Amino acid sequence: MLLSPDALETLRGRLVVSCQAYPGEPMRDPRTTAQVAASAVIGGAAAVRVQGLADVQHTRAAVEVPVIGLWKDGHSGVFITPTLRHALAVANAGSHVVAIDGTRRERPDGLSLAQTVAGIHADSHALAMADCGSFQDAAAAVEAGADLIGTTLSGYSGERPKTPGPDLELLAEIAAAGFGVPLIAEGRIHTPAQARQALDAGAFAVVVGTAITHPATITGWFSDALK
Ligand SMILES: CC(=O)N[C@H](C=O)[C@@H](O)[C@H](O)[C@H](O)COP(=O)(O)O
Repeated sequence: MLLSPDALETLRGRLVVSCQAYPGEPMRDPRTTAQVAASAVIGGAAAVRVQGLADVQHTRAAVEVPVIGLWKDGHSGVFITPTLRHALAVANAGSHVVAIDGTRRERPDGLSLAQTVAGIHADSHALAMADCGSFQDAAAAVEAGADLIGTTLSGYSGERPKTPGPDLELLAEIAAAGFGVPLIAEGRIHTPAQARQALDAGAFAVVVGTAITHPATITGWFSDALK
């Protein structure tokens, strides 16, 4: 195992930075992703999250911290590392943790979440992070054997409203259930104060993406404020 469950302790109470550029964007280059990730580590990121096989490979070579990898295939439905094939490719690219769709929706390969997690554990050295969209997803993901659960898909899977900021209500609800699996706050955390609130709501660690690593969006926030 590249990262033992005990080594996950290094992430407790810490910031994880998601470094992603989207298809067609100027920064959509694995070398750029790796440079952004290395910059985030200088700023205090305890781990990084990157999308795409080449991005995982380049980032692994550029940082010493754990890499959470994923492979987005498509834009709707189950698109975050949707199948076991995608997951094993992400693991083999060097990810310490593979982030997969952790919802209760049907997966394109027909496997259950439990079968997908078991497949990751059987055929790779990676841990599995389930990107969930609701409390029910989180409970099912724990049951399925996920090593970490995230609120990544809250507001995107149809079960929860898309709150302007983080879904603190969902975080608190999952934290209160005491599932015994690290709970990662992810999604629409746009300020340091919100990151703090996410930890206070019971998150084990906090993932911030857009607000740190997506200049086009950040620029839009400032530009809009001047209109
Ligand atoms: C829903 C979805 O596709 N989420 C993706 C998952 O990897 C990314 O696009 C997000 O940037 C990431 O989750 C971090 O969230 P935020 O960028 O809001 O801090």
